Amino acid sequence: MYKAGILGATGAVGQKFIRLLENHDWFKIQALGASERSAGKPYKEAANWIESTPMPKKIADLEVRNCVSSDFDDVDFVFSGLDSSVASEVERDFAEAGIPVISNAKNYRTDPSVPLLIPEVNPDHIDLIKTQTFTEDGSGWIVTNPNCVAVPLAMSLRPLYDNFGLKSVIVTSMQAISGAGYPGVPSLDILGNVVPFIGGEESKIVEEPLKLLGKFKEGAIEHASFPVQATATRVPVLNGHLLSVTAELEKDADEQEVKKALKEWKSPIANFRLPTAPNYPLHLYDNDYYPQPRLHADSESGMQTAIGRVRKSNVLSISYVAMAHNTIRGAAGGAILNAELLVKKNYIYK
Ligand SMILES: NC(=O)C1=CN([C@@H]2O[C@H](COP(=O)(O)OP(=O)(O)OC[C@H]3O[C@@H](n4cnc5c(N)ncnc54)[C@H](OP(=O)(O)O)[C@@H]3O)[C@@H](O)[C@H]2O)C=CC1
Ligand SMILES: N[C@@H](CC(=O)OP(=O)(O)O)C(=O)O
Repeated sequence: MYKAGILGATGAVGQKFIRLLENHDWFKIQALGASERSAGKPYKEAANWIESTPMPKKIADLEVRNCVSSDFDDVDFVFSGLDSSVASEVERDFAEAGIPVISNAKNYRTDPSVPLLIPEVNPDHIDLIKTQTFTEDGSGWIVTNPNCVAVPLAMSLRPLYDNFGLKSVIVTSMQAISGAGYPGVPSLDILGNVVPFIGGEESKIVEEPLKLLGKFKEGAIEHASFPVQATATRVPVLNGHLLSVTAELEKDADEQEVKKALKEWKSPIANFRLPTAPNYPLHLYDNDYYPQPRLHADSESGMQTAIGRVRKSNVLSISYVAMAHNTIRGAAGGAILNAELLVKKNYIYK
C-alpha cells in the first residue's frame, strides 16, 4: 500500500477524500493535516463530519497534524484539499521537501510547469512534471485537478474537439451548494432561489478547458485557442453541477454525428485498470429529461460525466447539457484517479 497524507483533512473536500480512501486498494491514509486550530486534536474532535456515512473508526482517533512538510516524513505523497488562501505556500513547502502533492486547490492550475489533469482527457500532460524544479532530483512535484465545472465541460468537449474542432463555447453552470464547502451559502440566500453569480468562478471555467484540451509539445502545453463565455450560477441542489453548453464547431456536423462522436469516444486509460476509473466516463442519455443531479450524480460512484439533450442549436452548431458530481468527479475522486494514474506511470513510489 502507498501511504497517503491528506492536507485540509477537516474540510468538505478533505472529508470526501477520507470516505473515498477508506477501503482503497492501493492507498492507505497515513496522516491528516489541517490548520493550527485543529492540529494536536484527535480527528473526531477537529472535524465537523458532514459525510452521510459514519466517520471511519481508524481515522477518528488519528491526531491532526500541522500542514508542514517536516511533520509528514512518513508519507509517500499527499492529497491537498487546502483552502486556497494557504495552498500556495503549503503545497510548495511539501514539493520542495520531496513530497509529491496532488491538489484540488486552484493555486497552481495555471502554472505552465504544473499538469492540470483529467486522466481521460489529457493523460499525456503528466510528463510536464519533468519540467518542475521544486527539487533537484525531481522527487517533489505538484499535479492539480480542475475546477468542478471545467471537469464535465472538458470531458464532454474532448470528443467534439477531436472530431470536429471548436470555434467557440458558451456555458451556463447550475452549481450545487456542496461546491461552496461548509457552512457555505446561507440558507436564506439559496432556498427557493437561484444566485446568478459565483465569485471567481467564471474565469476558471473560461481558462481551464483550454489548458486541458491543449497539446503537450516540446516540454510545454500549447493551449487550445477558442473563446469560452461562462455564466456561473448557484442553485438549491445538494450535489452535481449541471451545465448548459452551446458550441460552434469548426467542421459541419449534425445532431446524429455529434451523438455518434460522444457514444463512440474511447477513454485513453480504459485498459489501465485504475481502481477509481469509471467503466463509462461519458454517458449519453437519449431521454430528454435526463441527466438530473439528484438521479444521476452518483452514477459510476460519482465518477461519470452525464450528457443529454444533444440538439442542433439555432444560433451556433450544437447544444447539450452535461452534469457531474462536483465533490467526487470534480474534486476528491478526480484527485484520487490522478494519483492512480501517477502510480501507473511510476511517478509515485513507496
Ligand atoms: N467543495 C468543492 O466542491 C470543491 C472545493 N475545491 C477546493 O478544495 C479546497 C477545499 O475546499 P473545501 O473543502 O470546500 O473547504 P473547507 O473550508 O471546507 O476546508 C478547508 C480546509 O483547509 C484547512 N485550512 C484552512 N486554513 C488553513 C491553514 N492556515 N493551514 C492549514 N490548513 C488550513 C481547514 O482546516 P481547519 O478545519 O483546521 O480550519 C480545512 O481542512 C479549496 O481550495 C476549494 O477551492 C475544489 C473543487 C471542489
Ligand atoms: N467554486 C466551486 C468549488 C471550488 O472550490 O472550485 P475551485 O476548485 O475551482 O476553487 C463551486 O462553488 O462549486
